Amino acid sequence: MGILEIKNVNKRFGGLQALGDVNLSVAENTVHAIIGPNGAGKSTLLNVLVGKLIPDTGSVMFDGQSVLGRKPYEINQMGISRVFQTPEIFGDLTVLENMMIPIFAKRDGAFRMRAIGAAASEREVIEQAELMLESLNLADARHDHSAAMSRGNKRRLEIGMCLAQEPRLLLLDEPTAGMARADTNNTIDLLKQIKDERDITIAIIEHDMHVVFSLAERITVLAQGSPLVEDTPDKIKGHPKVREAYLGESA
Ligand SMILES: Nc1ncnc2c1ncn2[C@@H]1O[C@H](COP(=O)(O)OP(=O)(O)OP(=O)(O)O)[C@@H](O)[C@H]1O
Repeated sequence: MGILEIKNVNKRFGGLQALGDVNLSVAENTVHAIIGPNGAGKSTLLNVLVGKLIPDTGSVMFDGQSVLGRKPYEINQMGISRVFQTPEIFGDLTVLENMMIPIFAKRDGAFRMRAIGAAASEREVIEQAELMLESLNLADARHDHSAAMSRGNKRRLEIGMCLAQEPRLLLLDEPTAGMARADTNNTIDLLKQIKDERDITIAIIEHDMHVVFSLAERITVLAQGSPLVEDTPDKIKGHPKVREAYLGESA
């Protein structure tokens, strides 16, 4: 039984079947990649997992509890945290202030933008945020405006902001999209470090096969809304059905 169990999930948009009978089990403390050509249904599936979309049929269980019908913040409180394709940080705030937001939210059970102004007195929160920035190698940038950071560092900060919520399942939506190779490799190293340092399950949607094969222990290939194959990276690499789905090669 995986920490995440997706059973018979279907989702239609009008006449289009975006997800068709998706069955997927993600084992605890593994990195599971979901890959597939454009339009395969990857983002739709992720949106179902975080409560942004409700499937027409099927079930999604996280650690034995249904996520369906819950609001995104409730799913977040269950221990699922998502990193978006475009970094979701507050450009007007410093790196440290950004990092304090999820720590406040975790402590107070609410997102309180105004709390930032009173943050000087919140020694404990600042200390936690600084520790997190150190582990992310962002300590030197803590007083910089986050808008000025490189794309790689923005992503690093955003991943850290998710981790501050202490999720058990981290969902990554193309975490290296638009990055230069050096930033991509730094992000791979960061995710490996995170995986080594904590009990966490990672589900990643990614187009860059270098990232997928560097990180994933299991890979599910989605094509036209349904899982085509699920296997280890070695088996997936030369799989004729996968080549066919991506390249239109005949099997
Ligand atoms: N809100 C929506 N309304 C109508 N159709 C949608 C909606 N969201 C997605 N679709 C369609 O559902 C299908 C699956 O889209 P989805 O974005 O999940 O694919 P994807 O695998 O994430 O693709 P990509 O790799 O390009 O991001 C596509 O045909 C898309 O056009």
